[in-house]
Amino acid sequence: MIRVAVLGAAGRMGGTVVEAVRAAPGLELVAALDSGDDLAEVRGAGADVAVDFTVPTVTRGNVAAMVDAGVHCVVGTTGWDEESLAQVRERLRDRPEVGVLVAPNFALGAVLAMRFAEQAARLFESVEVVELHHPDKVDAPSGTARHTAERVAAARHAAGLGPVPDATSQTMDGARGADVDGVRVHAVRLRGLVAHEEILLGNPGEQLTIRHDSFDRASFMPGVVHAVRRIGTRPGLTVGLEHLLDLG
Ligand SMILES: NC(=O)C1=CN([C@@H]2O[C@H](COP(=O)(O)OP(=O)(O)OC[C@H]3O[C@@H](n4cnc5c(N)ncnc54)[C@H](O)[C@@H]3O)[C@@H](O)[C@H]2O)C=CC1
Ligand SMILES: O=C(O)C1=N[C@H](C(=O)O)C[C@H](O)C1
Repeated sequence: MIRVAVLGAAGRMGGTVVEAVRAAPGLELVAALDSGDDLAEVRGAGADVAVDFTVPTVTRGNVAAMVDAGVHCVVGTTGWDEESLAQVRERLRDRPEVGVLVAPNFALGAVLAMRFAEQAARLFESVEVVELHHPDKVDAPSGTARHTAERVAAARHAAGLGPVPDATSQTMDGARGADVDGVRVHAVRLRGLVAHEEILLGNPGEQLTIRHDSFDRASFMPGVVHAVRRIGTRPGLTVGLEHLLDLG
């Protein structure tokens, strides 16, 4: 039995994870924490794995505390960058047995969409990313869109491609969206949406659109449960659910 603690348990995702863990064979929910709760309860409850769906401003501290306590982490909260990931790697040096997964998106289709975009990127002159979410989301661009743009940019660089063509001068700040490693990322916030992403790739006479839709937070749960089951056998820091999916 894998004993699971959920951090952010009163939130949209945390509450969904609590129900998913309760329903998952071989998993036992031993702690459900939210703002103001003592992280020591995680270790006190004997948790093997902590699942963090909190907020960008606290997730780093949560992961640090879990690593120090020898608790594996499955982290969905966004706001991670190379510096904060490097801090986790450094902290894990004293806890080499602990596994930490930071995944911008646990929806299997989203993971595939990012992989497809990375594969297609070197074959197109232009690429831009549009992410679309519910208006209660606290951050923009989404972690998924940022991760997608970073991987697309890396693939373009590896293929020797130069900057995407763009002769536009912005007459208003933000008109061309955020610039993530030379890839433009646009964020839409709309009541009625959950989580959606489009990657637009363009060449003369054609456009390829790769789109993923999460219509319900249930879409993230198979990936979260899979990661909880696997993280105990994957010490160190892993970034991206794809590394636990044997995609080849
Ligand atoms: N990786 C993925 O597949 C997904 C990631 N996310 C990300 O997960 C995060 C949470 O998203 P939502 O659940 O929609 O947000 P939310 O705002 O509904 O939930 C966040 C919860 O964290 C709690 N919290 C704040 N500080 C805390 C602390 N110090 N300790 C414990 N709990 C604390 C809040 O009280 C709240 O209940 C966001 O960063 C979002 O971008 C969301 C969906 C999927
Ligand atoms: O806040 C959300 O809802 C989501 N956040 C994650 C992100 O920022 O990429 C994952 C998904 O898009 C839903």
